[in-house]
Formats: sequence, C-alpha cells, structure tokens
Amino acid sequence: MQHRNIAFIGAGNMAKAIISGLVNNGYPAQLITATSPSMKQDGPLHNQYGINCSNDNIASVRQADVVVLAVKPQMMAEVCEQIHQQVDLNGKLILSIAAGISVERFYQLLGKVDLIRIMPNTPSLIGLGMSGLYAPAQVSMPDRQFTEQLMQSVGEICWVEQESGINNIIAAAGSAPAYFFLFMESMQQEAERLGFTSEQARLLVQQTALGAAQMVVNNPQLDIATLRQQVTSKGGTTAEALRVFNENGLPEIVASAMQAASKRAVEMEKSL
Ligand SMILES: NC(=O)C1=CN([C@@H]2O[C@H](COP(=O)(O)OP(=O)(O)OC[C@H]3O[C@@H](n4cnc5c(N)ncnc54)[C@H](O)[C@@H]3O)[C@@H](O)[C@H]2O)C=CC1
Ligand SMILES: O=C(O)[C@@H]1CCC=N1
Repeated sequence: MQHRNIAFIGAGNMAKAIISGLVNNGYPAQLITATSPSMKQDGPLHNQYGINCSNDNIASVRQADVVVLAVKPQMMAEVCEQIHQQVDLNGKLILSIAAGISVERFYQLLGKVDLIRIMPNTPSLIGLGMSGLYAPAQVSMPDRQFTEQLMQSVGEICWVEQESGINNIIAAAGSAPAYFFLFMESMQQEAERLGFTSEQARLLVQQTALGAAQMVVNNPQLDIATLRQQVTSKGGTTAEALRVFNENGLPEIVASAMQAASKRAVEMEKSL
C-alpha cells in the first residue's frame, strides 16, 4: 500500500488498536506519530511499536499528510478548534474515527477539509478489525483508496453510501465486540457456578466462541442459521437452551440493543 505520514491525535484504546495493527502489518513506524497530553517521546507506545510520540498536537498535525482524529467525541470540538486556529489543513487528509460527530460538524470546526469518517472496532489490534467508511462526494479517489487500504491492513472494510450508515456500522460492528464480550462473560460466570475453575471456564468459552466464529467464516455458503441447526438435535440439550433464549426474547433484545447504540450516535450528533 501507499505510505503517508500519519498523525493520530489521541492515543487511547482505539488509536492503539489501529497503530498496533498497522505496525504489525508492516506500515513503517517512523511514518506514524501519536499524541496525547501526557505523552512522553520515549513512552510505552514508542518502545512497543517504534512510532513517534508527542504531546504537541499542533506540531504533529503540521508534519502529517494524514491526521486521524482519535479523541473522545466530547473532546473533539476543543481539539479541532485549536488545530483549525493554528494549522493550514489544505492538502491534508483528515480521518475521524469518532462516534457521533458528523461531517457537517467537522466542517464547522475545521473548515471545508478533505475528510473521511471511519468507524473501526478494537479487534483491529489483532488484524481482525471491521471498519465502516464514509466519504463525502468531493473526496478524491486517491484519498478514498489510501483510507480503504489503511483500514484493510487491520481488518475488513465496508463503505456506506449515506453518512447515517456510519451509525448503523456502530450498532453492528463498532460497539459490537462488547456485546460478544458480555455474552462470553455471562457464560464464563455460569461455567464457574457449574464447578469449573475460572481458567477452565474461560478456556471453554473462548475456544467455543472462536470455533463458532471460525465456522461462520469458513462456510460462507451456509447461513448462520444452518450452522445453528447442525448443533441442535431434536429433543436434545441445545434445543432446550435455545428455547430459553427465544422465550426470553434474545433476538428482540439484540435488535433493541443495536437500535439503542445507533440512536445514541444520532443524539450525540445533535449535542456535540
Ligand atoms: N473504543 C472503541 O471500541 C471505539 C472507539 N471509537 C472512537 O474512537 C475515539 C477514541 O475512543 P477511545 O480510544 O475508546 O478513547 P480513549 O479515552 O481510550 O482515548 C482517547 C485519547 O485521547 C487523548 N486525549 C485527550 N485529550 C486530548 C487532547 N487534547 N489532545 C490529544 N489527545 C487527547 C487521551 O489521552 C486518550 O489517549 C472516540 O471518538 C470513539 O468514539 C470508534 C470505534 C470503536
Ligand atoms: O462506545 C462508544 O461510544 C465507542 C464507539 C463505538 C465503540 N465505542
């Protein structure tokens, strides 16, 4: 892929996940800078990944071709206004990974910049990310291709045509690792109650989750429902477990939870 000088503004969970995925996939570490207020030049991110670390957003944005805005949505206005006042962003590509900040809001904060919204998720850390991408019509093809390749280097990507699609990506992928973690936590707790040690319970759950996910990946010709049916013997144990899930409305709970995530992103867009 093409290599450009990238500055991550904000170096928290999500930025670290992308940086780790990029460096492990061979992106030149010397072309990556990460900033946060307490960042030391020779801090852990430098030692672990060999990237440049700084507490100076302005200097980092000035020397970058690509700026990844990776602070919390609530911090975004302050961070962008400071950048806008001090740096000419003309010719730079701005990538936002924030939930709940619209392109229109970024234009208010930064002027009419070249901007693409990315909605990644934390499995980018291990190269298994799932990112949604949205670019306004005027963004150039080379900028689209660069962003696509950047995120493909840490996982799979899905373009959305409408900006509102980013909020649905949040519901289906950005927030979704946490849904699976909650499900696995609940299973681990019950496995412990059934008498397994914490380590055994974790192994049982993680290996089963991994195996189930891998079966879905390896069998694109099979509906997920078919894989479920293959486990479910008539009158057997799985059928009983699934009956309890269904009687307690698991599909409806999942649907409401996803709608709540998307709705929250819409609310944030109105307030931030
Ligand atoms: N955590 C996740 O799974 C996902 C997060 N996102 C988005 O990523 C963004 C970051 O989220 P997290 O990494 O979870 O948050 P975080 O709280 O872990 O990271 C935020 C980082 O910003 C830094 N920061 C605070 N003020 C700053 C400033 N003035 N200048 C530079 N850096 C500053 C903090 O020190 C911290 O390193 C958010 O906008 C969120 O919506 C998107 C998809 C998934
Ligand atoms: O919880 C959040 O708001 C962020 C966006 C998607 C995942 N984490």
